[in-house]
Amino acid sequence: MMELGSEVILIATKNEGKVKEFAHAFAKLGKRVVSLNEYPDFADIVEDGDTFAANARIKAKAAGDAFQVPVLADDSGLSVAALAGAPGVYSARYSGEGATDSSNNAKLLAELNRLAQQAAGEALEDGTKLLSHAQFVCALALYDPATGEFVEAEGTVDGFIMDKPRGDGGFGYDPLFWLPTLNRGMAQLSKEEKQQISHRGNALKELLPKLV
Ligand SMILES: O=c1nc[nH]c2c1ncn2[C@H]1C[C@H](O)[C@@H](COP(=O)(O)OP(=O)(O)OP(=O)(O)O)O1
Ligand SMILES: [Mg+2]
Repeated sequence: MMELGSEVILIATKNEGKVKEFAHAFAKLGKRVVSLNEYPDFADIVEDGDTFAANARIKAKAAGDAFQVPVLADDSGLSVAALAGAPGVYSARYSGEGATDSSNNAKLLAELNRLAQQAAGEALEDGTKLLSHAQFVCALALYDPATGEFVEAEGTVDGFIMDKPRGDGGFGYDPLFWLPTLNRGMAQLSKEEKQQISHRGNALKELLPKLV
């Protein structure tokens, strides 16, 4: 058990999409989140772990040791079946140096199209094709520099990659991610709906009961 006494929780991320989702989740617990974007002088953390969990621990420890407060970190990504699990832990830098959400999405479609998966793809009602099964994964690590202790959790959500984007919510690969059980794309969900079913929401559901 780890205590989250403070009303402010530091999240070791520079991703504003994640910040918005954590702000929404923690507001329900009466807590405000602060991210590394509020500390521009804090150097970028090298994410060289082999797993999502390892990278989440690296980010939480780097910020926790520097700021001497408990820190939450999120390492997440997309694992595409037809690409043997890629981009996985490389999701953020999938399209190389200076990668953006849109260059990563373009690369994802190019890779899948290159595999000519669309020939076998199932079509949605408007002709949108489902190119591959995929899974979002989110590893969370909360680190307390006072004790050196980590509390960890992981969540996933299954879906399919569409050949065209749908919706303008969320961030990252959300516009290409189809949820067959909801019959909607991830970017078509509200923040609350995404939290109910997402990899990050599922990881938080596992993490929060471990805290006092
Ligand atoms: O809910 C999501 N919806 C869509 N895409 C997502 C999601 N969750 C992660 N992703 C993608 C974005 C990025 O390409 C990579 C995360 O990489 P990851 O290193 O964990 O985050 P990041 O570099 O954007 O920010 P930071 O390391 O500062 O937390 O997976
Ligand atoms: Mg990152």
